[in-house]
Amino acid sequence: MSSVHARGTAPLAITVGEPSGIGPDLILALHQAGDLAAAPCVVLADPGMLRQRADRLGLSLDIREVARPAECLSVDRNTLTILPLVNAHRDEPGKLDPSNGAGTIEAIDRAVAFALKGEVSGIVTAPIDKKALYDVGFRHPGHTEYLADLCERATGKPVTPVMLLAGPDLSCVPVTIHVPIHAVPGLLTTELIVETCRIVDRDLREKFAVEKPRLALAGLNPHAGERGAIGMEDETVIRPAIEILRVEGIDAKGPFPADTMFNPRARSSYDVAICMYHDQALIPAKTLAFDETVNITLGLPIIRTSPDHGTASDIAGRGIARPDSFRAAFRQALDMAQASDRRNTTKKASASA
Ligand SMILES: NC(=O)C1=CN([C@@H]2O[C@H](COP(=O)(O)OP(=O)(O)OC[C@H]3O[C@@H](n4cnc5c(N)ncnc54)[C@H](O)[C@@H]3O)[C@@H](O)[C@H]2O)C=CC1
Ligand SMILES: NCC(=O)COP(=O)(O)O
Repeated sequence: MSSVHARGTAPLAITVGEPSGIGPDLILALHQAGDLAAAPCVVLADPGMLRQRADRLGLSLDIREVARPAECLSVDRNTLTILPLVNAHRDEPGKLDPSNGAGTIEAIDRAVAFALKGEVSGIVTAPIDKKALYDVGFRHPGHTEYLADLCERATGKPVTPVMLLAGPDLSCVPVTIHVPIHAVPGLLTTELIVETCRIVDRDLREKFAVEKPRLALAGLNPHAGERGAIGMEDETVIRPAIEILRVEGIDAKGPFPADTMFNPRARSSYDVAICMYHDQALIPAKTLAFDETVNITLGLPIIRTSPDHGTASDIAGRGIARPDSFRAAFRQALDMAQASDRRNTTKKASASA
């Protein structure tokens, strides 16, 4: 095998995330294990911070700094390619520091700009600490919504981001995402459910080659409202959405009582569970496969994946964070990038035929 990567698919970008969390540990773990040698990739991070974290973890580290992602194609595949941030990061595991915020956001901004220009084929994001960023003026609930905003501003086209948690035995989508539970009923509209399901249906067909995606929609209330006796949203908001989707030819069913739709028999009847709020989706996803589930943002003009877990700052810098979900996120982004390349090649071939 050549020591450098073959030219072909553009490199993947990896953003460092919250530096006091396990993001740096996971990047180093994947590098050490040889996972990052599988494909060209560039890490947007402060190289000084990563060196200090490697020292702390007792890892030896061979780094090459580059100014553009494409330069990683001439770097030995066993060397970690870093695109240095302008804003420095401190290496203080477990300790939030407001001065780190600018670098964390810079990594995301630059990765998205590279992706929109085609300089990287996709983005794998290490987790951010949302509250730490809110405290330094970040106005977006999380990555998902911020990435949509960046893409919308750059392209001038509206973007509805959809969070898909994809695991080996369950894929699910929360329709409302990072909002307080008391706000969910007010935010849950027939239009939002329909738009979310249209994006899931389209992206599953186009990006994951699922011929006719089967969507199962959860109810909002206990027992899906017990025919209106325990809450009305299931009948007045969710059922009308299902009717619209079915008229459009989308295989949408429900609303199902959420307490019984995640058992193995029920799961075999659908491809994606459409859930009404964050924990309705993420509790079953993380309970069934915390180490394998990947967070994929659908509806964006770029590829973005992330592990299912957060910053885990309680274990940062100790060498005990499990890299499995981050590894799965990296492989997922690579699969998606390669599939996208194949689709583009086929399109070009049929256009010139
Ligand atoms: N994609 C992203 O940027 C995400 C960011 N977060 C953020 O992370 C922060 C912390 O969130 P929490 O709810 O505490 O969830 P968390 O996932 O960071 O931690 C929950 C528990 O799981 C453990 N854990 C998490 N990942 C692990 C791993 N790879 N190996 C071993 N143990 C692991 C932690 O040590 C902790 O005990 C919050 O600020 C949240 O907003 C949470 C989820 C995703
Ligand atoms: N709990 C999932 C999560 O917080 C992921 O958020 P995002 O930062 O990827 O939008």
